[in-house]
Order: sequence, then structure tokens, then C-alpha cells
Amino acid sequence: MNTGHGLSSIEQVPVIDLEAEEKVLIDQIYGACSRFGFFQVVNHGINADLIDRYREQCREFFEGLDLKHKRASKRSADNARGFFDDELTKQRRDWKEALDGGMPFSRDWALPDRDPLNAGLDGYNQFPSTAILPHFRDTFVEYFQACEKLSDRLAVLMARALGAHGDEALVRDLRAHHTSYLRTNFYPMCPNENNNSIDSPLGISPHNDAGFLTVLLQDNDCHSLQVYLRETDEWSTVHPLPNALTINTGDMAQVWSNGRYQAPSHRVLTNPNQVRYSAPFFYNPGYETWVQPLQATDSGIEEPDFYHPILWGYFRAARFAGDFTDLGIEIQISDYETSRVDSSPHRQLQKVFVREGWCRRPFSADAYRELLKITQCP
Ligand SMILES: O=C(O)CCC(=O)C(=O)O
Ligand SMILES: [Fe+2]
Repeated sequence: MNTGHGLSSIEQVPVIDLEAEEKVLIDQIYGACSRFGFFQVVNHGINADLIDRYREQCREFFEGLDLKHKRASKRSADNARGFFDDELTKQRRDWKEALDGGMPFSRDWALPDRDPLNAGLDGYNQFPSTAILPHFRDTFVEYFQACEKLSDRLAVLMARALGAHGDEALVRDLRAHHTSYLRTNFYPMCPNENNNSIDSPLGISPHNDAGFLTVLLQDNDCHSLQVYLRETDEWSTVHPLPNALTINTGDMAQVWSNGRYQAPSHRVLTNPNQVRYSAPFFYNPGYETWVQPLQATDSGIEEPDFYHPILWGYFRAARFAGDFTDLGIEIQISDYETSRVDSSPHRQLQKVFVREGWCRRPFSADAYRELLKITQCP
């Protein structure tokens, strides 16, 4: 396998025009999700002016504010949302800063961010104050809601492409209870002499997104996102088209499709001469939602389930606690494969998690760590 960082792309992921007729779209979505797990969409319905305004707010936050003001919104062991510049992906520190904000636990954007009703499993939002960036929160919410709408449309198409009803259970559940969040990544220039070597730092190390799907706004000037293509065993750069959004499927779509859709591994390179921005919107299930392989679809394909059901709130909490500190235990969808001979502790622990009401409790990395320790030493 060629793991050098500076490869030019071998094959490009597909581009799908969302104004095409439905039958064509469904075929294209099936091909893109099953072969690549990555594609770009054009005519996606998100207004170009809104995208520009959102980009501008992100620049004002990351390059306009000093670190002291950014750190005023810093996430903590009691709150997964906010600013951070210390993320670990696969125990390796990423060369980036980021700001996460998401669906309020109350589902009501009109409530103040710190209202007690907003203290949910992912924590509460921390945006720069209106005194500092007057339009940040409003623009964020407007762009967030546009991504919600696009994600719902894509989920319907993904269900139909599997031969299921567009209003299939998980699609409806996502619409009503999703717990999505919008992350903005800022990658500073990385003054590294060996930028194309295997030892260079990465913007983000190889990973899969955990949720259902991701709507990713890329940087038109700096192309550093690469997806791993299984078929050709290559890392391929995803060059964004000017008015496109990049879509990728996540672990939950892989489980739900019983492995027919793939959550692809992807990574971000650093750049010594340019800064880069990106903004993934992670479309995630409800905390109390059990994600499992689709039952008998119209396609008539009868196959055994390859995965046991996964409780999203538990998966998210365990994954985040692991990103935040070294837990000594990782959670992956392979822990839920039905072909596993040994039963993973996560399968039992998620039952305790939901029974004891953890899905409705405020976020606490320390509490999750304790919970995970219990299963490691039964
Ligand atoms: O920066 C990018 O283009 C991708 C970011 C990403 O993969 C992530 O934040 O999960
Ligand atoms: Fe990602």
C-alpha cells in the first residue's frame, strides 16, 4: 500500500447532481455509497450566499480572534461542545483548531444556550458572545438548519437506494430526534520541512465518521482531504468543485445498510503555505435510538444481520470520551459484528447506559470513563 502523503488522486469520487430525476439519483447514490462512501453534490439547495456568510463568520472567529477569546468557549470534561485545539484522533494530536456546536438538547434554538434544558449528552453550545461576533450564532443556526434539510433528503435517497421506503424507521427517527452537530475546522499552516513524508503531522489522522452521514463544506483553495479507496488501495484527494458539498457516509449508515454502504477512512494533510477551513455537519441519530440493519427490504435480498444493534447515545459518549482522553479502550462498529466469537463489553454496557438514563444526563467524560472501566475489569 502506498501511504505517502503527497499522492495525486488516482480516481475521483463521483459528483451527483441533486436536480437529476429520482431514478437516476437513486442509482448514483447506491453506487457512490457502496463503492466509495464519498461523493460530491451539486444543486444541493443550500444558498451560495449563506455559505459565503458562514465562511466569513468562521474566518472572523479563527483568524480574527486571539486565542484568549477563542478559549473563552473551550470545551471541557463536562461539555463536549465548544472550541478546542487539542483533539486526538487515534491517540495522535491533530494539527488544527475547531469549534463544535449542535442541536440543543431542548431542540429549541430560541432558548439561551446555557439554559438547564440544554444540558444534554453532548453538553451545551458555547458560541462567541454577540458583543464580540454579533452575527456568529445567527449565521451558524441558519447554515445548520440548511444542512439538516439536505441531510434528510439524502437519508431518504439512501433508504430508497436500498430498496426501502424513503420514510423507513431510522430516516424518520433522524428527522425527529437527530443530535447532529456542526464542526468548523481551521488548519493553520504547518511549517514542516518534510511535509510529504510519512512522519509529518496530519491535519486529521485516518478515521471514519461515527454518525449516519456528513455534509462537508470544503475549502476551495486548499485541497487536503483524502479518502482511502479500498478497490485500488490508494489515498485519493477529494478536490472540491466550487459550488459543491462533499458527502460521506458514517459508521451508522454502514450498520443500518448491513454493510452495503461503507463508512470510508479519510484523513487531512497539512500545508506549509496555506491555511485551510472545512465544516463538517455530522447528521447523527437520537441518543436513545438503536441503530440496526434494515429489516426485509423491497430488494428481496435475504441476508443475516452483520451487526448487533447499537445505542447511538452510548456509542457517541464512548467515542467522545476516547477522543478527549486516552481511555485505554476504543469503540468501533467491529465490536458489534455478529460474527465475533467473543462478546464485546460494549453490548452489555449500552443496556446499562440506557436503563440508567444516561442518554438524558448532562455530558461527563469522567463519568463515562468510570463506566467504561467497570466493564474492563468485571
Ligand atoms: O477537513 C476536512 O475536509 C475533513 C474533516 C473531517 O474529516 C472531520 O472533521 O471529521
Ligand atoms: Fe471526518
